[in-house]
Amino acid sequence: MRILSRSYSSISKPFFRIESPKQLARRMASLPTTYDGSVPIAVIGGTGLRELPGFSQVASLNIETPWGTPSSPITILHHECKHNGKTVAIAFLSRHGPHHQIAPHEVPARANIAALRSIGVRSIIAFSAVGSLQEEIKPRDFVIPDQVIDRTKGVRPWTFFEGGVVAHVPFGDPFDEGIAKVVRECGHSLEGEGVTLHDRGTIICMEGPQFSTRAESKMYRSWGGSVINMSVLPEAKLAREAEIAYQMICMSTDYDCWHESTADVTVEMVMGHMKANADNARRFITAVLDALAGEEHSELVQAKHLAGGIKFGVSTPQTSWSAEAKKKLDWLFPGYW
Ligand SMILES: CSC[C@H]1O[C@H](OP(=O)(O)O)[C@H](O)[C@@H]1O
Ligand SMILES: Nc1ncnc2[nH]cnc12
Repeated sequence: MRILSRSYSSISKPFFRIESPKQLARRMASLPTTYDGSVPIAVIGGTGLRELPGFSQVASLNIETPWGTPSSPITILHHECKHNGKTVAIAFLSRHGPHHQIAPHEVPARANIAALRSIGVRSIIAFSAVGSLQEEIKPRDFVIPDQVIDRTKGVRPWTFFEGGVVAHVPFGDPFDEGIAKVVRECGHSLEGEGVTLHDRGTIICMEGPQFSTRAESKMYRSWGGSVINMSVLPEAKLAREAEIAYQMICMSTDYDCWHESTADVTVEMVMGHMKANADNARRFITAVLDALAGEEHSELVQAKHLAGGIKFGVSTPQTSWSAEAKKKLDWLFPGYW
């Protein structure tokens, strides 16, 4: 499959520029803007993970979607799988932009998920720096969440299905258990080498960008929350609508503000732990990519278990779809309708 940088509207919008124009031009010019091949796996990097070090960058794709421009160009990385020597292509997208210039409530999650799907991505490993709501989840521990509590405030666009087409997808299990199983096995294989892993947990997604009050933090603990961030939603919901298998890997960076004997969370604290644990995060992600690249996981990575499911979630008869909604959904699901 030949992936070209894609445009939705005929008016070409300027590409996101926060790097100095010179730096950006140098970096962009050095990478092709097209990629020949299939890219089923993506990593979304969050706070402290704006690039994936140790992988060779082979392309940088500028994709425009009906829902706007993604947070960053999609970098295509080549990774030689440790188990079979096969080279696999991975897509990488930086959630907060190349310079962490996009606040949690401004992340263009629909554009991010749509752009990834459009280049063939069917599995996403999303990385997040989180506050811990439980004593036993210490700073720098990893958590593979299996549940979410939504504390966003309805200011983030959270569905692809609106403006004339209604759909409802199941979200009882917000993460992909198949991918989670592989991720947990990889995490455990690194235990004793600096990685401590908690197999499950409930993640509270708050609106931010301000951190929680102490009363809120204690309330989230009373609800059974394990960790807290500002970014798992609507990312996970949109991935589900787009038939993409999605799992978040959380790295704890603080005890939020409920803990009586540690200081309240600050950005400095979050960044300090992210930096100090960067090598473990990189080794963890590398192990997961190695495992997912194996032949035995090819159906899982292609999310065959989700393919076509959205057709059963749509409530609006096709004859009643608005032309604009159909155009957008045709872009996201070519050939479905
Ligand atoms: C800088 S602390 C708050 C910030 O960190 C987390 O980011 P991400 O999930 O993208 O790693 C959290 O969700 C907030 O956006
Ligand atoms: N305490 C916290 N609250 C929300 N998001 C976070 N990301 C890292 N620490 C956090």
